Amino acid sequence: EKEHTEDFHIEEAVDWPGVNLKLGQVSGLALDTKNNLVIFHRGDHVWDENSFDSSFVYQQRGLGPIEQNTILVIDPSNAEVLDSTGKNLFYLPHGLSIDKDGNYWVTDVALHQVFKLRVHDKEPLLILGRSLQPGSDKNHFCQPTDVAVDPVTGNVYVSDGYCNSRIVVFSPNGMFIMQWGEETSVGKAKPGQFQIPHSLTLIPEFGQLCVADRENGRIQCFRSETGEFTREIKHKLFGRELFAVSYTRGGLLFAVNGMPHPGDIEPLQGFVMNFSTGEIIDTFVPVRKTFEMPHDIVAAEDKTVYVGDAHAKTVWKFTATEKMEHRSV
Ligand SMILES: O=C(N[C@@H](O)C(=O)O)c1ccccc1
Repeated sequence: EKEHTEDFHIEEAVDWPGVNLKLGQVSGLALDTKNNLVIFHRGDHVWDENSFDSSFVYQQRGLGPIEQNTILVIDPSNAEVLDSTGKNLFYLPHGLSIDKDGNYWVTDVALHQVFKLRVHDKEPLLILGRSLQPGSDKNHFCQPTDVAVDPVTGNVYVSDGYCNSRIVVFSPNGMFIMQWGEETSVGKAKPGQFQIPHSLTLIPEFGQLCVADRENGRIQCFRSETGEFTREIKHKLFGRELFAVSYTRGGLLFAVNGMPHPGDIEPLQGFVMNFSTGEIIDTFVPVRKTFEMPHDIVAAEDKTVYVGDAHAKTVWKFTATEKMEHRSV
């Protein structure tokens, strides 16, 4: 008899006008409680070789904070800007996530801080880290890259950062709970070692947290309650760098890799993986424009995927096309 196997392919939604939004360097993406796309971008600021000194102190304070609204709420169907906020607050936006109550959580690598914001509130609800002061104790981060809030415990997970190699956990009101992780030693990267923990995603159904271990070109997953290492997901197809990872209810893990070095064969692309097996189900690239530095990725339950690019200053939308594959058995 005929057996129907349903599979899907992720393709760019080429009719989505969001690819023409006028943006700065796009650093973070999230979906809000109404599945609107939220973009965190750098307006007229850029992160380049002159942005920090050798002690990771931000060098461009004189520019003042970004005057444009750095947080845009976008209609998922027609890419209309439904709301915008976040001006005069940030210097170098990086990570963005939205908790189950609709609060925005962001990191700024110049300020070395994590912020909890309600849209249009003047003052942040919570700030972690000391402004412009890099460090690695309980009160300091060093270029923190991402933040996520556990929907059950309310605990706050911070991936810290370009110049630290750890995950730090805080209570809902910002009390230090624990941290784990260490620098990658020379030779093969061991479990629990990082080289730029660059993006993180919670998998509440499995009580896990997965981290894009960027320069080790891999994803590492941990038990979110204890920090115990559970698994590494690494594929040759990733190449040298894995920039971002995002889990969506239903068991799919999405990721984007980094630019191939001269002579490398693994192209820049997006990946869809089965979370349980870690296997790659599909890969995807845009039709319009090309990936330059895909920096964050976020996916909805219906397999709508967005990728934000820090160099192309663009956000692409991708959707899944179901394909019925008929096989005789
Ligand atoms: O990786 C870098 N930046 C991106 O991740 C980003 O823009 O977030 C970077 C590294 C060295 C110098 C300048 C930029």
